[in-house]
Amino acid sequence: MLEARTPMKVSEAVEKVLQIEAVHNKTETVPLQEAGGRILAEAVIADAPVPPFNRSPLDGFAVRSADTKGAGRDTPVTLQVIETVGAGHVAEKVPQPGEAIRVMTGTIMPKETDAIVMFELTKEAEDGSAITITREFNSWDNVVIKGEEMEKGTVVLEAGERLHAGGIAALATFGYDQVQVTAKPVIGVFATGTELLEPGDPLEPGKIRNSNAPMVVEQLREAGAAPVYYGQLPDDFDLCYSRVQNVLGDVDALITTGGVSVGDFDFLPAIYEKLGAEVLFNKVAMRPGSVTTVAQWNGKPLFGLSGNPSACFVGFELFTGPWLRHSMGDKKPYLQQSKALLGSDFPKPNPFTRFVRGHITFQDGRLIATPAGLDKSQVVTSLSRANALIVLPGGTRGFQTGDQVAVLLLRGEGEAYFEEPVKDR
Ligand SMILES: Nc1nc2c(c(=O)[nH]1)N[C@H]1C(S)=C(S)[C@@H](COP(=O)(O)OP(=O)(O)OC[C@H]3O[C@@H](n4cnc5c(N)ncnc54)[C@H](O)[C@@H]3O)O[C@H]1N2
Ligand code: MOO
Ligand SMILES: [Mg+2]
Repeated sequence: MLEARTPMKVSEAVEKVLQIEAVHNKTETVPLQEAGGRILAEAVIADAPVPPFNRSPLDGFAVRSADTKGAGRDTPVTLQVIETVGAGHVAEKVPQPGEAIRVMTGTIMPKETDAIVMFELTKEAEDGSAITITREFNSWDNVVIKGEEMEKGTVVLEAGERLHAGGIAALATFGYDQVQVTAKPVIGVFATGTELLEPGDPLEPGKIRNSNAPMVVEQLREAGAAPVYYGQLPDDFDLCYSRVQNVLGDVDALITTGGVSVGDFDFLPAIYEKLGAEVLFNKVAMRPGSVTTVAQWNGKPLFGLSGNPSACFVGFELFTGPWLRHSMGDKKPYLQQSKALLGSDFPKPNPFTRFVRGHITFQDGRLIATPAGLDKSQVVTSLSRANALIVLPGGTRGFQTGDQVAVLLLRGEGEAYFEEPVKDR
């Protein structure tokens, strides 16, 4: 008689997985241009004020504001232009009263000048030797002040933040051509199942193509890990056991897909037992992925994801992804959550919490979450357009269009150009 498995609540299961401490905790230094997507292992500190000097935000003339006092339409002030300076150069001359320097956007303010007059507000002599100005300027008008954006010593980004293009720009600004990031955990992947063909193989009776391994490898990449795909294994206990045992020393965690349920050829439970791994849970109160099993061996998590593609995907997103990000020191290991309105009926009753592969759109300022297709554990194609998991509580009879639901966001692209804001007052 089969031993009954006790389902664990999803939240409890996630908590248990995150208690497995990172086994490596390594950091590495990478060139700035390879740091995108990585997690900072050090805080980024401003090594200088930004901007590092007072500068012009316009193409114009650097003037002594006192010279413009009394300037008006009927009382124009004339200034002699004594030099032209482009960004990157420092003026050689120092304007005396009645003198100005022609500067381009980004140029360091010449000595003794304290205001910029844009070209469009001046009238130039034919030969460029003088300008007239017909309004007054105050001290520091149109000047970008040294340190106005950030003072030296300010923490720009903290350890644990993921680097995106904007963070790369900040690193470059503060002279980080190399950056300390947390190492990518090395995660081994096996797909199990005698029925599996590789994607390039023609179909044969009783066989299907292995979609889980390429999917999981991509999920690992997207989460920032270093996947190592070890290939597919037939449902053969001795072979599976020895292959799994062989690679455990080389990885920070191992993912297997398939073979975790109660079938005659589902060998993962027996493999965990023979390895002496501690099983944290082997049944979760969720659909799909109720059979998701996580064990721990020498401090390394062994993720026994379901063979059913949708269950495999969801198991990864709920357990493996957060553990990975957490173990890389990411301060935000979980999927972004929101509330949305259901875009179509979902009549299926739910014994367990259900994670429906869905598609998120914005309509009239509201987030609409629509199931992406056939919602069965065996289904693979509905994953291809899913950008969210719609979370439906268990113990319910089904849901209707317009019901408010929780969603976990998988990605953030939109399908329409943003709406130009309309002035309403
Ligand atoms: N008597 C019971 N049977 C089943 C139960 C149960 O509680 N009692 N649970 C069902 C649920 S729920 C799920 S989910 C599956 C989980 O099965 P396994 O994780 O053991 O996975 P397999 O049996 O190896 O395969 C299941 C299914 O997925 C296909 N598969 C496997 N690997 C891949 C792959 N790499 N790419 C694409 N598809 C794959 C496989 O051919 C099977 O069709 O168990 C239920 N049974
Ligand atoms: O674990 Mo199964 O995916 O619940 O369908
Ligand atoms: Mg099975």
